[in-house]
Amino acid sequence: MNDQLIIFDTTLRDGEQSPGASMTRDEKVRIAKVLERMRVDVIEAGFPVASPGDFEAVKAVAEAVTESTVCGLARAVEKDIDRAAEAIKPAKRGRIHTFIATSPIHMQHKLRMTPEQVLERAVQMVRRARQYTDDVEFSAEDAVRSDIDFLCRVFEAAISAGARTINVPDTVGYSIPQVWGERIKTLIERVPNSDKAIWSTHCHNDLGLAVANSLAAVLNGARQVECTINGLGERAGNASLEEIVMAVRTRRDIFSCDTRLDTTQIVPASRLVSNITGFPVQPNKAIVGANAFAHESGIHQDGVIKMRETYEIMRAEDVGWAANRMVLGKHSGRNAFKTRLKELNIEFKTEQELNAAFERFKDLADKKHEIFDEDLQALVTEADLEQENEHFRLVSLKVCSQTGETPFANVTLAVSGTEKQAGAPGSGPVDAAFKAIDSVAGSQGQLLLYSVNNITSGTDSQGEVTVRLERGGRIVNGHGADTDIVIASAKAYLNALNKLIAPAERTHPQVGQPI
Ligand SMILES: CC(=O)SCCNC(=O)CCNC(=O)[C@H](O)C(C)(C)COP(=O)(O)OP(=O)(O)OC[C@H]1O[C@@H](n2cnc3c(N)ncnc32)[C@H](O)[C@@H]1OP(=O)(O)O
Ligand SMILES: CC(C)C(=O)C(=O)O
Ligand SMILES: [Mg+2]
Repeated sequence: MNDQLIIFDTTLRDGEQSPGASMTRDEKVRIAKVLERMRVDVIEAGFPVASPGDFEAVKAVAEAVTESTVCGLARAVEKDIDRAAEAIKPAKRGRIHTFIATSPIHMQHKLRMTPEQVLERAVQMVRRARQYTDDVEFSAEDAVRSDIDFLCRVFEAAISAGARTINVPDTVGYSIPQVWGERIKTLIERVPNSDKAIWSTHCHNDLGLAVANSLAAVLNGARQVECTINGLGERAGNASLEEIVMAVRTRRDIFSCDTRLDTTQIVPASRLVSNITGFPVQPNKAIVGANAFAHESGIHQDGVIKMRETYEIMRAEDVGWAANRMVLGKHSGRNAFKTRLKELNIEFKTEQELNAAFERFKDLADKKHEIFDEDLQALVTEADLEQENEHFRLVSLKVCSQTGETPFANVTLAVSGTEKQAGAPGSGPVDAAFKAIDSVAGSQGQLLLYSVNNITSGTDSQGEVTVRLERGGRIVNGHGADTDIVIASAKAYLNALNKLIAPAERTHPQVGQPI
């Protein structure tokens, strides 16, 4: 039987370190539930000492998830370990992940510690973490630029102190596959008690090699891979979960291990992370990009019609793309709607929520011929957004835009239930709509990002808009979808404004302040 490859997902921690990708507690719980359904082994839910908001988020994930291990990150610092322990306490299976840098440049210039001090601190903090849980992971940050002899000493000491997982990170994405594989092999061979721990790898994508390096590590004995949905993460991102999992599964002839994952959850997870963070998935992204299983050229189409395997090494439905993607329209009934949602693993808590979603589906089907899975996902995200504390709600929007004329928008908003109206000109229809909203809401938020993506192809597609606003150091993302992109933009803007005025539960991981 093949070894198990443990999948450690860090979308909610390292993924969140991606500038602009910070998530609220509830968003983290929603993603964690999908990861759990996917049978991800370990979910790193955050960095509890970073802020009260992140502490609460890790705790909420620990309460909500029962099947996966829930992990909190901690520096090799007592208060970090204690805080992480407190946050993961409700978890059925909880892990503390503590780390300290071992490279000369990090030890000398960042930590201002000698190698002996670093080694001693690592041991002390692994021991401290073990007082709270048997499941302790230790990482040597910047292992890629660390001296191999020193690294061996630190890892041996960490295992003796009780670390069950030893993680070897390429923190700065500097390695290349052959070298990274060799490094893992050398460490496993040279660390005397290496058989007492699971060896793990954590690769960044600065040279676009995070997945290749992770796979090289697996081929050389690593049995845990740290990765994120859509490759989200610090700078150029982390190794992408979907690519690693599908590479190992598709090339069983090469890898002597496999994961426990239900890969059909991959596409729903990818869409959810993209929706929540506002980071679109590029169409040609492996596995989860819109074109990943699309064939345009005649010779390929001919081959696929004759025998799918001529041009497809994986089945689209195995990663969560629907086999038949064009089923619903305005003549579809509640049963078909419900069945398709079930296939997409979208659940409603109450019959009332389902009915509301069905109504929105019918409204959309009136505007758009075919309703694709992506439309359904957006529809459900919209419902979630509506459930969030809505101080401002869009009642109506009228925009006049004509060649040679200045666009003008009239908006009616319900502000805590009371309707208010305003009109404003703008440089374009979206600008006019935002200005009209501003004159009712008086937002004073600064627009950091505005992006529109079509959810599916065709001019009748829904536009999905992400708006990022900043006010007083607080950054929020708003989302909206509609077949009319000006209305989608207004919805996204209002969603961001509602979040700006909500209590500060969102955290900025890099400054550790509630924002
Ligand atoms: C490679 C990675 O991804 S590491 C994780 C990166 N993620 C984050 O940093 C997000 C969360 N971070 C935060 O919220 C904050 O940085 C906090 C709460 C952890 C610390 O905040 P502050 O106390 O204000 O410290 P600040 O961020 O300015 O500097 C980091 C301090 O931690 C020290 N430090 C960094 N890593 C470690 C470590 N692994 N173990 C022990 N100390 C460490 C630094 O040397 C520095 O110490 P100094 O203040 O004595 O010089
Ligand atoms: C905390 C560690 C594992 C990390 O994220 C890195 O080194 O990149
Ligand atoms: Mg990292």
